[in-house]
Amino acid sequence: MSQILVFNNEVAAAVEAIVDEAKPNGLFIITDTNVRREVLPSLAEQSPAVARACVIECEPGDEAKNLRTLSEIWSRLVAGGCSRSSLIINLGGGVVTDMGGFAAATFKRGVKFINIPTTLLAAVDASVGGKTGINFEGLKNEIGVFREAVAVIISTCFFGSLPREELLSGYAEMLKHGLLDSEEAVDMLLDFPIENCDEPKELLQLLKKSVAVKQRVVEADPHEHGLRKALNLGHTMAHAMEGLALKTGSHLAHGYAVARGLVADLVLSHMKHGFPSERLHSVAAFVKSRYGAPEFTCDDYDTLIQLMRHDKKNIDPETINFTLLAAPGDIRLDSTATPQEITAALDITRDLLGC
Ligand SMILES: NC(=O)c1ccc[n+]([C@@H]2O[C@H](COP(=O)([O-])OP(=O)(O)OC[C@H]3O[C@@H](n4cnc5c(N)ncnc54)[C@H](O)[C@@H]3O)[C@@H](O)[C@H]2O)c1
Ligand SMILES: O=C(O)C(=O)C[C@@H](O)[C@H](O)[C@H](O)COP(=O)(O)O
Ligand SMILES: [Zn+2]
Repeated sequence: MSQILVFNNEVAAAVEAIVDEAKPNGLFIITDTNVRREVLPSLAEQSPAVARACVIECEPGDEAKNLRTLSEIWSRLVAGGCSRSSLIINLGGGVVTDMGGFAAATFKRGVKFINIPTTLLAAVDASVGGKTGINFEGLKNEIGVFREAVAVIISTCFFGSLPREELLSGYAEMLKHGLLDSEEAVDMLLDFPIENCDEPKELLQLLKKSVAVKQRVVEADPHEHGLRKALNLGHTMAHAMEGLALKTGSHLAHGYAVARGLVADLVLSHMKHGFPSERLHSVAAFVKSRYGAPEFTCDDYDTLIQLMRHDKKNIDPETINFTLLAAPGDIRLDSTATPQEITAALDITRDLLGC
């Protein structure tokens, strides 16, 4: 199914147009507590469709992206009489678009859904490309399906209430897209004043460019048989760090894990594919100044490596798969590293990020 991708700050008008066209039998909004408070009231004021929708509210954060919350969403859909002719709107960050997309894809074997991302991370990454799912047994996105939203409305108008940490979290995925694209893209991103950007149009343009990098890859390989593994740059390491945080009950925003995972992957890229040292250092300096040092120590390496053995790119748990780079834009899929190499890369990463 082809997806409607709208880049527009007139979100209410876009929702009305989509709902008018779809004429759903029942409209549901899946969201979280923070988004319900910060975003929903003004959207409902401007959109009669949103105002009359049945709202399903979840706890916020990755810690809630689990089977229990999913089951609660399914129960609310049953109670609200959701049918295959209904439409679900996922209004929120990546947790809502991942879990709401999975709830929609599995409820009665599939209800159409649209994504309205309210974080930078969801706008630039999670809301597009069709990966949906939940965490399971401390493993990131362990259960899920590929299912595209019928429409995604990408806007910068929700970012005003977004905490700085969440803005930076999304920026890490933009940096990932830049690294997959070119030297010029990385230079531009390292210079962009993301924390003080008062030009929504300029930011929307940057989002468009970033999403285009993802869209090109997803169109070529929607179900990650090959090229799509590129979008997992930094994520073998990042998901292990997030798994560790889930184990210890500490909060770690996905993008913070990705930022540090990118540095660790660039270290491995340098070791294994000659990724330029100056570029590694410029990215590491940026990550250190914005995201700070990672929380793990050398005592956590065994746990991290054990978590990496569950990475979805692996063919077997003995061989840990990474997406690496020989240079920005020069992608090396299916690179592997031994536990010794990973340990060395983690040591260097901690040095670079100032542990
Ligand atoms: N499917 C994919 O391709 C994909 C890509 C990247 C990340 N992800 C997943 O996305 C999740 C991370 O997404 P995220 O960073 O958006 O986190 P999130 O959904 O947890 O949102 C971050 C926080 O911001 C709050 N929030 C959201 N919008 C707000 C707004 N406009 N104003 C104020 N607060 C707001 C949320 O309530 C939450 O507390 C992770 O689970 C990650 O695995 C999926
Ligand atoms: O869209 C993709 O493909 C990605 O890998 C994007 C990632 O940023 C995202 O975090 C994704 O959820 C990771 O997927 P997973 O399959 O490694 O769990
Ligand atoms: Zn990610």
